[in-house]
Amino acid sequence: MKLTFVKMHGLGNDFVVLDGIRQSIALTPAQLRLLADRHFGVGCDQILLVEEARQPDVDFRYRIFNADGSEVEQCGNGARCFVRFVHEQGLSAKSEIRVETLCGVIVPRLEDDGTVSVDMGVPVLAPARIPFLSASDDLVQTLRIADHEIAITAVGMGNPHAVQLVDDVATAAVEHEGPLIERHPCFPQRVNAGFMQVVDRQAIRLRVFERGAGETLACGTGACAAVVAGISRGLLDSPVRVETRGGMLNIAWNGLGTPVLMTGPAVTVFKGEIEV
Ligand SMILES: N[C@@H](CCC[C@H](N)C(=O)O)C(=O)O
Repeated sequence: MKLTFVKMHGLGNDFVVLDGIRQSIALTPAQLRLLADRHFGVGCDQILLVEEARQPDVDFRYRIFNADGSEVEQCGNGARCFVRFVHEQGLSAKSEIRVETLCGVIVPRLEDDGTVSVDMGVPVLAPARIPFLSASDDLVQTLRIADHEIAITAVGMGNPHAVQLVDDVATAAVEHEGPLIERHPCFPQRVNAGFMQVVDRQAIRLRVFERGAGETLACGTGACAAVVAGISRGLLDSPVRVETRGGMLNIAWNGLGTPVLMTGPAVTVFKGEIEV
């Protein structure tokens, strides 16, 4: 199957974006892995597939696949790239777009300064809904990984996150602990592992070992989850500047029961064709 694609990124979290409206696309996990492969394919952290809406009150459906071929519920950096993609491809001229994802409707908005803001929905802290297998609702919980214990806050942003505090993201054990947290038995759908350094009450540094993709240069839902964890634990005040290895995101959250607002860039890199 020959596919046209656009390569995009949000703070270095990179995507192969496919127009599933003007092309008929049905990809197997093996074809998705080939697209994501940095040696044999295009190379990306996630593949984004834009499709016709299935509900009357939304503009598009947007599907997200990790580099390992698994389909996932949500992607923050991808949501910003999605809205730029539909504009640049002439699929919509609206600046605010309602888009259906696996975990519900989100609303990305192209701002006048070229950034994109996204209402990422209301975060979830109840363990069962993340899902996180735990007998208690405590905000800070202990996980045993290999030979030691870590303290995490589990947050659902449509997708699951486990956020831990570290003294310094530069020396955090991301490569070692990331895969162990990702596949910890307490997270039956696996989990994205966040490592958060608090700089001050409105600034953090963050690295995320993503489920199905490994460490990425930035993770939008990871940034939202870290800010939700930090504010809930009384460590941060909204809005929070999140410094990732790929650049800065701005995250605002007014507390329990309210949606998280994420603002950041979305960049088109190149367009191409590939046979998969
Ligand atoms: N990079 C994304 C998150 C992509 C999905 C994630 N790896 C998962 O499996 O949940 C973001 O910017 O949010």
